[in-house]
Amino acid sequence: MSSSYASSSKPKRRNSIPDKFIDRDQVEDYGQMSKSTGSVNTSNLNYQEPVHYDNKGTVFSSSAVATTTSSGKSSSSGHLPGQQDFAEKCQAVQGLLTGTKTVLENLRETNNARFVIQYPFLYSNENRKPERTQSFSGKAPVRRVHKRTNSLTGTFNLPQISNFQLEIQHRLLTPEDAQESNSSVNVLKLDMKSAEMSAIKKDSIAELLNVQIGKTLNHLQNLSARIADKSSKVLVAGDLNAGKSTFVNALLRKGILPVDQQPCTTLFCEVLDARENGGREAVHGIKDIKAYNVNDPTTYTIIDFEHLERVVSDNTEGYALLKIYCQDNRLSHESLLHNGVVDIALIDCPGLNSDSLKTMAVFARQEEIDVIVFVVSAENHFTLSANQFLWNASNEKAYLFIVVNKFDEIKNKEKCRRMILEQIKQISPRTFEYHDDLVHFVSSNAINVDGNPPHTNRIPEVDHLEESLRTFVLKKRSKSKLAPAGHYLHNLLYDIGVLAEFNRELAAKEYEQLTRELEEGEPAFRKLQRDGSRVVEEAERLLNEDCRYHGLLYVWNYAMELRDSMLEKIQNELSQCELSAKQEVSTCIEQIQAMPVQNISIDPIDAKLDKYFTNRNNNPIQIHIDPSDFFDLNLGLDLNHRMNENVGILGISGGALVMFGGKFLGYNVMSSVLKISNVVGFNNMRKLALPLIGLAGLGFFVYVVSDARNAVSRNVARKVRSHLTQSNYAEFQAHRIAYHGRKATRRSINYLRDCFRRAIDAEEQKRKEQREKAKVSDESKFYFGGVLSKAEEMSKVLEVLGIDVVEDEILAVH
Ligand SMILES: Nc1nc2c(ncn2[C@@H]2O[C@H](COP(=O)(O)OP(=O)(O)OP(=O)(O)O)[C@@H](O)[C@H]2O)c(=O)[nH]1
Repeated sequence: MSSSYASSSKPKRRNSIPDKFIDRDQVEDYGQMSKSTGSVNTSNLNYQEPVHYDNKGTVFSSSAVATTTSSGKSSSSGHLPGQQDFAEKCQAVQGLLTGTKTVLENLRETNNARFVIQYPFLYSNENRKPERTQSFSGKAPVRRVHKRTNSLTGTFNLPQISNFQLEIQHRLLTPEDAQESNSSVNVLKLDMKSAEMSAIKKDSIAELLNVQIGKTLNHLQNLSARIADKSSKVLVAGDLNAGKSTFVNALLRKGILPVDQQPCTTLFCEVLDARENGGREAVHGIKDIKAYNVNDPTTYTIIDFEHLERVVSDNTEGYALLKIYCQDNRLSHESLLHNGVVDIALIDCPGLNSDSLKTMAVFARQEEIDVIVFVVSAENHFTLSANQFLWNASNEKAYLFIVVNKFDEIKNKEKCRRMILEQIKQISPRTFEYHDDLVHFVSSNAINVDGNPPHTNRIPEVDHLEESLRTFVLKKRSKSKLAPAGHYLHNLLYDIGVLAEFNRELAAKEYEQLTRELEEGEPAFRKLQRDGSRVVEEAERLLNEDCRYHGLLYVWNYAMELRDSMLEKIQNELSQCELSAKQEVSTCIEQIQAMPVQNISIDPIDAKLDKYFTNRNNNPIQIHIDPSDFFDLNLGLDLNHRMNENVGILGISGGALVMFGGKFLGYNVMSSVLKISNVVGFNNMRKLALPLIGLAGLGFFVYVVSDARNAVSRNVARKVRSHLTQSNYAEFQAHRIAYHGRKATRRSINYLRDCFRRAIDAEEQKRKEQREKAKVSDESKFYFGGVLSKAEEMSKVLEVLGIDVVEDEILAVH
């Protein structure tokens, strides 16, 4: 498997911007416009508009980018010298930081609520153990390195993953592999160690990404705060008595710091604009530098200006630092302390000696020290301490600003210049390379510190020094404040681009797959719906037409002998009827369950017919034998009565016929009733009439005694018949059996209907989820496309700003 992602290069610096990223005409345009306008329209770099989902794929307002590239012309290379340029870049970078934050926050939200963002780990899809793609095979893991080039027009290459072939479920590496190999993402790189190696699932990745985004947002906040901080510190260091304090006074055009022929500065003196102290000039003696707060008088001691010289030279109070707030009424283009862009603080250091060397080195390394100005006496050149300090400092700061002071004392100035430059070349080659701007030969005490010198008295060397120093501070500040943000943004935007591109591809694939599945599943779903209706209808038909059971009450021709045997026979007949009905119902249910149904599984259920057909007769017959049952004196009157009873039974059974209706019960119940009528009525009547006629002549007594057995039989039979008639026994039992038969069958049909309903509901739910997922995938596809565009555009702006350039480039331009 190959991947264009794998074959694409990691971000290159300033040498090859993919065309899809940068409109080269526009980049050129920036340059042309910068020459004409000389300014960056930072109002057009507003990236604070929220990112929104939009079904149509309009993911975020592109006005920022559009206006930036069309009307908001920036400086072409970002190398406009001066304060304006720096201020504009600060604003622009702040805009980019804010825009990137918005994108990240939105990504996190998307990750949580919409589309689980995945990481572009690369590996083979074919083997269980992930392997490198061809492009990576046999090579060490590719790490992104900030490769610097001379070109200012390049940006990074986003990997092209349009041909990505990985399946979603196979796209994650094990944490180990991911650690060592190809995660393309650096700033947003996940801490894979914290994830359970075997359980690295999509959700785990998503959680890790959230954590990483949180960290990144914090860092963006810090970078933003750092850029917002307008202060910058210039450390003025040098040998004892080299003229550092004189030089600082000269820059301020004020004789604030004490100057002496003897070494006099014993502590660090930081000179700041009085505006930082509410516009009041003051000296604050500080013992605990970290605790110092200009608004909290308990953190410092106010020192009178008249005592400043004593404190600076003696420092008996043991101050670590003096903060000297100084009013500078000059215009911003003349003043260093307040120059309109950066509030520069000048820190006058004690002269170097072996004791102070370490302290000085620590101080110089501080992050807020943007520039080191090293004052060296032209008379003494560089001492051993100076050499050592500069050596360390040049490692730290790369470039140094060197003031060769007391040049007025030198007779052979050229020779001195040559010798000192030679020394500088040894100590800091890069400073030497730009010595025109970084090394200045002046006489600080020639500058009038009692007020602004008249224009006629201006000293060209000092003017040049001040201009160079201001520019150097601003450039260095650009480097120290903006470059970290530039670096970070550059990498971060690359990462966002990678994630967006990768996930856009995934979303597109998921959308395609889900849409295809939905389309493919449509016919089967329709068939399932049709089957459901058809099978239930068929089952209903079976219930109504084919489920039958036989008649009732075959018992009367046996019930004539004795009550118990009659009742037993009746019960047996009833049981037979139930059994027969049960078998019919069972057959019917089997037919229902055996109906051919595709695509759904219907587990046969226990019809529980015993429950419906066994011992359900809760209306037992109870006949009591009385002494009068042995006598039957109404023989002659009995015939009509019996016939009436039979008719009554028929009528009752007719009620049952109407009640159950149709073919289902009508015939069988009626035939049962007729049988009952025949047995109990006409047959028994004939059977009993013959003995009665034969015995008539023997006399009433003989008749009564001899007829007792038959009378018992007749009376018991009459009682049984009467009971059955009065209790609607036949109708009740017919109704009961029919009711339970239908109930058992209905239960099977309901089960069948439930099976279909569940299957259809499940399928419907599945398809609904698929549709929703497809919708999210479709939106995500556009969303990530939008994120990618935005990352690209912001990278382009970042590139055009040119803040992420090395000092070589800064100084070369200058
Ligand atoms: N001729 C001449 N003398 C200078 C120049 N700059 C300073 N001085 C003198 O050099 C002496 C020392 O000057 P400072 O400014 O106190 O020197 P420093 O480096 O601050 O001294 P410490 O802080 O004590 O190390 C003073 O007498 C100044 O007048 C200059 O350009 N030319």
